[in-house]
Amino acid sequence: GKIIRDVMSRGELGIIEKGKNDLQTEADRSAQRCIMASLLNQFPTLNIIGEEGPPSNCEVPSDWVVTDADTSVLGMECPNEYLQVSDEDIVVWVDPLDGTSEYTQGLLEHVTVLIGISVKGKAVGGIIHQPYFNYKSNDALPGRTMWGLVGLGVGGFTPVDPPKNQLIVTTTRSHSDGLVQKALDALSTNEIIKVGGAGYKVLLLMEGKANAYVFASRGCKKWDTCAPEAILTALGGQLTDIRGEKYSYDKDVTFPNVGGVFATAKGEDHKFLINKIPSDIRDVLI
Ligand SMILES: Nc1ncnc2c1ncn2[C@@H]1O[C@H](COP(=O)(O)O)[C@@H](OP(=O)(O)O)[C@H]1O
Ligand SMILES: [Mg+2]
Ligand SMILES: [Mg+2]
Ligand SMILES: [Mg+2]
Repeated sequence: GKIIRDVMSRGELGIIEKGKNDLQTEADRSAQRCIMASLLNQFPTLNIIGEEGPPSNCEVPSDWVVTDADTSVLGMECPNEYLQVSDEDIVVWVDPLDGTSEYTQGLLEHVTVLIGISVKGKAVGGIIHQPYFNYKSNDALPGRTMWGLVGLGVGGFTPVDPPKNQLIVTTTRSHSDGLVQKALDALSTNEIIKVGGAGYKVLLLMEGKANAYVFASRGCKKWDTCAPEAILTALGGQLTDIRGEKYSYDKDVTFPNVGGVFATAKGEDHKFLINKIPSDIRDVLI
């Protein structure tokens, strides 16, 4: 988070266009090198897949290598289902900066860092760091880190139930198209909140701001959804494609979430909401 704030305050973003409407900045590159180097330093054989490519250059300044750990989390009891997990069963999905488009436009609250952990293809552990949380207030350090482990719970924030008797849906603000809009129209929403980043949208679901996150597009990748899915699931919500099928996060999967993203907050009827999406929309995203 500090690396991301430092790149912004230096003002040289070093923007590279990876594809249509798909930017990478020095903050994306540096944050990924920091995370990869730190994880590989402690776990040299770990399977890690990062948005900005394989860990080719892990030469990083020594103060970028994180070696400390959150002792309050480590002090908790590991759920039984993870006691026998072997290294080969684990894949870590890294999105060093989610919401790059919003970052370059100064919508800094939308930016998150996502580290997702899958075990045998299931998204079970997630960390969402929000580097600019509270950055406008003078009396607090900016940034917060939230985590979730399915079977254990969540931490780093106070969950709030979603709005009652309304349908507030969050979706993309920078990657919309006709199909994305058609799916939203089919839901007859009370309100649509357009914000950047898969991480930030799932935070809206967990902090009582929205009931569902709907994105009828192939644009999101496994690193966008692994960490958010895990935290949301640990809290009792769900994240699937727009047909209700779960994604696999094992190391051989293809990166794009070709079936779109459909996530609901704790207590929502996921299947009921999915069934409002007409089959002609669902059939495009296969
Ligand atoms: N059409 C598209 N092309 C490239 N990336 C897309 C995309 N649609 C969504 N994404 C990626 O999915 C994430 C969430 O998108 P959105 O903010 O539009 O909801 C972003 O991650 P990154 O910012 O990490 O690249 C974004 O780049
Ligand atoms: Mg990107
Ligand atoms: Mg992303
Ligand atoms: Mg990213």
